[in-house]
Amino acid sequence: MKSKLREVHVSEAVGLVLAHDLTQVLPGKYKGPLFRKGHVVREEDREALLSIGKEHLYVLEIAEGDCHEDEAALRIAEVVCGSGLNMTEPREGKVNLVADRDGLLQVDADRVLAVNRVEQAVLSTLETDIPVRKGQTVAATRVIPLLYPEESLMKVEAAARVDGQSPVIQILPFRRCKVGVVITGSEVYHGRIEDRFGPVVQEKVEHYGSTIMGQTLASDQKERIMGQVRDFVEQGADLVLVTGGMSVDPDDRTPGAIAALGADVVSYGTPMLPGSMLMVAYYNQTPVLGLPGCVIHDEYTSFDVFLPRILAGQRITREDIVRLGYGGLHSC
Ligand SMILES: Nc1nc2c(c(=O)[nH]1)N[C@H]1C(S)=C(S)[C@@H](COP(=O)(O)OP(=O)(O)OC[C@H]3O[C@@H](n4cnc5c(N)ncnc54)[C@H](O)[C@@H]3O)O[C@H]1N2
Ligand code: MOO
Repeated sequence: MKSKLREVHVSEAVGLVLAHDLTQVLPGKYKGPLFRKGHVVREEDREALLSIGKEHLYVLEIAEGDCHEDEAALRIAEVVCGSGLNMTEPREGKVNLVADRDGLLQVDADRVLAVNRVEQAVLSTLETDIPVRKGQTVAATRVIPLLYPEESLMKVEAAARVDGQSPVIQILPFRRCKVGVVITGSEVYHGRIEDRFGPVVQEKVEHYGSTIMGQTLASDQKERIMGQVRDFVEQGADLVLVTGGMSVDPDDRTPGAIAALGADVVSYGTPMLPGSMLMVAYYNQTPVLGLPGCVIHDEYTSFDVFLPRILAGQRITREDIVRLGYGGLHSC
């Protein structure tokens, strides 16, 4: 049997599926669907249908092997949905995935591509590794036709569900980290200018629910910078930020100091502007970031890319740095 539209009298419609939205207009009060496409007609719906002038209805007879658009959207949502997300009810054939916590969005881009390669399937997402807020819609699913072949849905499910891999979309919660801050620069140390870095990084760190455990001044002395980073790590810091002194002048000691600690330097430099002079390193497994001067000047730098990722527990790799270049020109 093929799926088809059939006209029936309301008295015979119980248990059948509405083929489209049925609109009610109450002047001055309401205009919108009284029953939605896909609604399964119940005995108690009869009076309401007659009250909007519907003695006959179009119902959909769905053949085996076809799937209504609402069900198809739900099945796609179910197969991609991981932790930290809720699914909405289908509306006009679309299901939204909504964050149920603040956190870092994780989307497997390759599997999003694979799902969308299946004919007339739609999986639309935000980009991976960005911070999202509770209540934010991060993805949506639908199919294009009203009736979607079961066979295509199975292809979607096979593309999305890969053994041993986490769900296509999930949200990693932010950890509550203790962050140590080492402020370099002789001009700040000697009180020639007021420190502007401390308040900027504090606001960013607290925005994600972490706290500043302490802040020290190191001037431009390599040994002092090294000692203060080491102290924070010994006191249990989850992250140490070293500000300024990241460029090419003789007084720029930060990269040399972090390297001299014996830290594993993932990268000195990133292909993102602003924030090209950032350093990412790990000292005894604790992330240590060297922050260039632009962090106090520009709203969004490479620091803003990596801070939420580190606070969500990701370890930053050389490949993560390299990937920043494509689409990474924000200002120059
Ligand atoms: N010849 C080159 N010049 C620059 C390069 C380069 O590659 N070659 N890179 C540029 C980029 S990109 C950036 S970003 C900055 C990086 O500067 P630094 O991280 O070395 O910053 P500083 O020299 O320490 O300071 C720059 C500026 O900011 C003021 N500053 C620093 N810390 C504080 C603080 N805690 N509170 C208030 N103000 C602070 C400092 O006094 C300087 O005015 O280099 C470019 N140049
Ligand atoms: O480290 Mo700089 O940010 O590219 O201005």
